[in-house]
Amino acid sequence: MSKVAVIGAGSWGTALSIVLADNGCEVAIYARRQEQVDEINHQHTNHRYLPDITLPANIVAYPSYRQVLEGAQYVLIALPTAAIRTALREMVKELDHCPLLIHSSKGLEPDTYKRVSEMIAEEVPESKRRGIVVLSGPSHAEEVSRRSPTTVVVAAPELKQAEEVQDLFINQHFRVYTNTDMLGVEIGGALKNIIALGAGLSDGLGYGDNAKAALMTRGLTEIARLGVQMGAHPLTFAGLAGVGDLIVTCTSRHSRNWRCGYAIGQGKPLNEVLQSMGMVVEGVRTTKAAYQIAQDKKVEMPITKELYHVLFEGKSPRQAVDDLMGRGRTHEMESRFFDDFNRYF
Ligand SMILES: NC(=O)c1ccc[n+]([C@@H]2O[C@H](COP(=O)([O-])OP(=O)(O)OC[C@H]3O[C@@H](n4cnc5c(N)ncnc54)[C@H](O)[C@@H]3O)[C@@H](O)[C@H]2O)c1
Ligand SMILES: O=P(O)(O)OC[C@H](O)CO
Repeated sequence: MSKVAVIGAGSWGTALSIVLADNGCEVAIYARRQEQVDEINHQHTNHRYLPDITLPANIVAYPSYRQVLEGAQYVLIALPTAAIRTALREMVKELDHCPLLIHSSKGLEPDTYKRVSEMIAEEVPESKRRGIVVLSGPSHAEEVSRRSPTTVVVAAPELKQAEEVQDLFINQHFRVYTNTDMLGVEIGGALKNIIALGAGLSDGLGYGDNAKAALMTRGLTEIARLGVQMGAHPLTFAGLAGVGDLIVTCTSRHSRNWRCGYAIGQGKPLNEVLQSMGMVVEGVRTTKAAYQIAQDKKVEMPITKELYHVLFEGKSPRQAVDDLMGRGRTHEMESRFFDDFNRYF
């Protein structure tokens, strides 16, 4: 029986713990607050994050990294991206062996704009990690915890390690695919949150399905444009971590990013919205990061740019939509994309 240490007792860490527990793993989950540890261990619930869900008894919570990590063959990181580097620094002090590290967070580090796997590679010495794998795709914790059919993708530069994680998670309700394009999977997962904010904002303004379909389609184009420029495989964005996650996040009532965008579209100030959510909304910081990366790399990302102006410079959302609609004429198919496709095929 494998032991998995799960770092992060929020919605996603808990939902993935249920998948692992269903698969017979011993799951040790790290929670910072003693009352949450007690709730998980004695009531078998995590009410704040997954109301009405009963947790399997083989999920045990601990308030210390040492206890969680002891003997774990796998460490699953399910934290808000902004908390990961600090958490890794604490965790690594207590790590005395060499597990496979899996992360499932969808964002870029504030200020450095690094991917999560890059942070892990910097903070966890090679002697303390067997490899790094990302798990991503269209998957809301609320549905995974109810064992509703879900598909995800796990990616690692070494296919064998992705397959090992596929074996760990796959079951009748949770179908896992593999990919070796870790960069593309991380970029797709992080940047779809920007477009989901935009889709929520459009709905909040009262625009219709045409507007949302436009945002999703052209949003995917700009995600792929940046991703390919950074070195991703173009077809990754046609997969679960690309269009798949974009669909679920832009259309689901569960999405925190969509809900945040919706409230802003309805005229609520960003700070007020974030405070009232009580859960992480990765797309806000990721908008800033992607905007800066696009500027540095001279990649055109019009939706991201307008959203950046709305979120951080007080631009009116309606004006942002008008400016997007009034852009110069362009061809749908970019010759640059054809060049990139030719490089791969
Ligand atoms: N919720 C989902 O449906 C879902 C699905 C796929 C991916 N994700 C991604 O998973 C990541 C985590 O999201 P979530 O939904 O679980 O967030 P959440 O807000 O539900 O929970 C975050 C948890 O992290 C804990 N935490 C914060 N800082 C910490 C620190 N320094 N050390 C230890 N614990 C800390 C919080 O106490 C909380 O328990 C995000 O990147 C998100 O995009 C979420
Ligand atoms: O609720 P969101 O918007 O953070 O999205 C959660 C997942 O990333 C959906 O796949």
